[in-house]
Amino acid sequence: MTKVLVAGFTGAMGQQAVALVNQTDGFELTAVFAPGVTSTDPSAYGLPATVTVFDQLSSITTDAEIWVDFTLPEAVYPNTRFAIDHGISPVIGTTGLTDEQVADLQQRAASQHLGGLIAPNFGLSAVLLMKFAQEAAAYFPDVEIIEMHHDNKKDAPSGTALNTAKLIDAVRPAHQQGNPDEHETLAHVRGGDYHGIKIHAVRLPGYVAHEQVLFGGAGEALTIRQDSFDRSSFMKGVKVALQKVRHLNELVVGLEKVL
Ligand SMILES: NC(=O)C1=CN([C@@H]2O[C@H](COP(=O)(O)OP(=O)(O)OC[C@H]3O[C@@H](n4cnc5c(N)ncnc54)[C@H](OP(=O)(O)O)[C@@H]3O)[C@@H](O)[C@H]2O)C=CC1
Ligand SMILES: O=C(O)C1=N[C@H](C(=O)O)C[C@H](O)C1
Repeated sequence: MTKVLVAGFTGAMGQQAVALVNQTDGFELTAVFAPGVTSTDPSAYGLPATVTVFDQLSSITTDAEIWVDFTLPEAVYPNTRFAIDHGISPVIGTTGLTDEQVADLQQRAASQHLGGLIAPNFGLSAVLLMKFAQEAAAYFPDVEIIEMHHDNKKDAPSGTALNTAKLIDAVRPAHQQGNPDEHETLAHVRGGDYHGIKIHAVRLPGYVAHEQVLFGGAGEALTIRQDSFDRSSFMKGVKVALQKVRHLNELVVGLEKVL
């Protein structure tokens, strides 16, 4: 049995991750972590007595071999660092790690000879969207991204949209996009800017997680879209990550690295 700790277990994704671990042969939930819990009695959350509930990072002592993280952008770096420093393989779904933080965590994992995975999106449709968008950007360098999420989402832009922009930026030819004399008569109306790629974030009730990448060319346009209608869409990817992460020997970014 591979023992798993779920950080952020009371959240929308954490609850799904707990259910997944409980349903997956060969894996056992050994601990959970969320700072806002009012009780550390596992039965209060419908968990068996064998599961230890933690409400502080510094108090965690565990035999977990895998750390699944669906928490908050401000918590994910200290959490992942804690996991790596304790020899626990991280499976990180939380968004918001900076490039510098990822590099630092990769170095720490390497010095521990530990594998791990950071996935901006565990949904297959989103992974494919990012791949196709990068392919298209070589031919259509004029591009904007629209991401649409539920209105409880705390971070913007989404990790997926930012990662899409980075992938596009890595391949698209350098050029001037849009009118150089453009000016906003309503602040921020043109969206966020990642190296000249505009990102627009929509937050509405009823939505879960959706992204469109719009390419424009002379007399034509290409739109690539993915929709996660339900958080179950992420669980197939998390399951693959659980099954593969202990076989990795470095901290990798992107679900496609283990598919
Ligand atoms: N990679 C992917 O495929 C996906 C990634 N995500 C990402 O996962 C993250 C969580 O999303 P979601 O579940 O919707 O968020 P929620 O707000 O529903 O849950 C957040 C969880 O994090 C916990 N938490 C808050 N602060 C800390 C902390 N300092 N240390 C540890 N845990 C903490 C909360 O506990 P408490 O209530 O006690 O504060 C809660 O359990 C986001 O970054 C989101 O973007 C979401 C969907 C898919
Ligand atoms: O907060 C969410 O819900 C999601 N977060 C991830 C992101 O920021 O990209 C993945 C997915 O979009 C759902």
